[in-house]
Amino acid sequence: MRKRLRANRYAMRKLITWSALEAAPPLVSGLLVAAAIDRGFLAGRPDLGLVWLSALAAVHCLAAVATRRVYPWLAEIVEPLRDYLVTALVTATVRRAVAQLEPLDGASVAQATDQVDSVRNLAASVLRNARQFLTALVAVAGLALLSPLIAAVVAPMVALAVLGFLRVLRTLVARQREVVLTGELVTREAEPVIDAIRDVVACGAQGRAATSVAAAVHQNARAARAYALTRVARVLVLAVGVHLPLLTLLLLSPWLVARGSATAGVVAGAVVYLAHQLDPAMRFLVNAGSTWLVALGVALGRLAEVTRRDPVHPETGGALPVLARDIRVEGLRFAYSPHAAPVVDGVDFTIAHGTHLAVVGPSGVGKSTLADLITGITRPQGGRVLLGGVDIAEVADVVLRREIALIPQEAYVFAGTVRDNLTVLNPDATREEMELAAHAVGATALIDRLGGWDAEIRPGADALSAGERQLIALTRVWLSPARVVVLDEATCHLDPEAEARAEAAFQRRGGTLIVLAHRISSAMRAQRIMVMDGETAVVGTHEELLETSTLYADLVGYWRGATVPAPRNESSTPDGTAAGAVRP
Ligand SMILES: Nc1ncnc2c1ncn2[C@@H]1O[C@H](COP(=O)(O)OP(=O)(O)OP(=O)(O)O)[C@@H](O)[C@H]1O
Repeated sequence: MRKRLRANRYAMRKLITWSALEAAPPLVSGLLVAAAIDRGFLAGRPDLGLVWLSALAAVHCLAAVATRRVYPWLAEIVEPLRDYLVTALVTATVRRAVAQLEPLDGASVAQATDQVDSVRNLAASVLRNARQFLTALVAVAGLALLSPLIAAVVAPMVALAVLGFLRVLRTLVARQREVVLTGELVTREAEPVIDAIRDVVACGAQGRAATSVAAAVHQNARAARAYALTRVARVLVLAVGVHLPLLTLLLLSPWLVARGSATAGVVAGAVVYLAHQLDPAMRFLVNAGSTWLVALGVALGRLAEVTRRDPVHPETGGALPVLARDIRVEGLRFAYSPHAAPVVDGVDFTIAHGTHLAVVGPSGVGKSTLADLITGITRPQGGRVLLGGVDIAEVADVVLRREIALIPQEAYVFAGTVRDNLTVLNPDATREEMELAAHAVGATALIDRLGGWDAEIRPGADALSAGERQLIALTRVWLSPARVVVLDEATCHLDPEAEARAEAAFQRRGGTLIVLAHRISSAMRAQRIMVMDGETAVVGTHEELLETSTLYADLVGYWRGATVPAPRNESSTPDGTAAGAVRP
């Protein structure tokens, strides 16, 4: 802002000049009143008294002319400032969206441009009333010209009040900032809950959602209370800077007049300076000034933060690469508690974009945990997961959810129509796309049985079987824009034939497919297989792993005990096994 004001130096100079002229009456008002009383009315020359008062009126007229000239220059300064801030804000937001680090959020941009308008109005108010600062100084200077003795008594009190005000101002800024930040926190916590209210109710997570929003609301309330308490300190500033000097003057005036240190006119002039000049100036400073200055400081600070954030990612030079979204896992480490043994400890591997990978390993070895880490649902305590070269910890959640979809073992559906359930990850999906998705994963018969796209799904576990819920979830994700799909035993309630059809559908769909396999047929359909043994993760083809991994050979032996494996990529061949987790 300072740079913008400096760029408009000519308008600033004009504004200062006219504001200074506007502030002229305070300097002479007390002197003119004192002269009118002492040299006019009390000296038996009322005509002269009226001349002095006419001079005072003329000075005020001059100030009025100056006031009229102030406004055009004010507009000359604040309107370009507003344009500059809006441009900077929208540019930064669009660049971040183009870089895909954040979604293009129209509501946030609108909210931020509202803030810009507040900044424009606040800046105009502060600049417009900056003369009040001058008025306070000029009133004390005028008082010094009128009576150095009274000025010497009053000035320390005013100085003390101003210093106290500046001290309070700093605390006010900090506390107001806290109010703004906690207000934003409330929006951040409440927005996703409101957006996903149907899911929240479906999962019975109302209590948890309410707790997280309530915590933010309480934080905001605490910050607002602290801010209000600090504002009370302003009363003290006014008492010391305005009321105490006036009271002191009134108490001292009989003594000053009696010993000849001041005349009645001088006392009246001093009252004019204190009551009519200093009082409104200090009130402005302390009341409006503190509110405007604090709000301006905080709003500008926030806008600077919003526009300063660098939208260019250092590793990608801008956007996430659109095609090469390899997943790279580096030194990943995760434990469920600080004292528990890590479930994933220093794992490294790369999954090339477009790979169909099966993950196998004994039950409890950490397959689901790894899936949660890869999808960013769980944050690691060490190492990182890169998607297309970008650490997913740096990618906005909403972008990550669009890029990566995970279907857990216990798929969920929510109360609403079939269409609502299928299009939640792709609200723009057409009827044809839904039909394609349902046909691909084998959900057409289920949807027909339910009554079509507009059929209502009742809430409650009895509405659909676990396998049917999985079919709905599979169709939903097939229809989504996600380029990485993770199936965490997401087909375990389907019969082998249906499972094969669903997996084949995801293979044909393109992108990266990671299947946490619970049947050998699942593993054998994949291009690559990762075997987790609790310490390492070995990746290879079925044939390679049979030769190099004892654990994999054991697992295959266990599976083969009850199954005839399906040949790779022949998705329609059933394997005849019962559903269940991988067991050693
Ligand atoms: N929320 C949790 N809190 C504490 N420990 C957990 C939690 N979730 C999983 N674990 C533990 O972490 C380990 C790995 O669990 P995980 O579910 O990732 O294994 P898995 O290989 O997917 O098992 P399965 O094949 O049986 O699903 C297990 O010992 C499990 O008990």
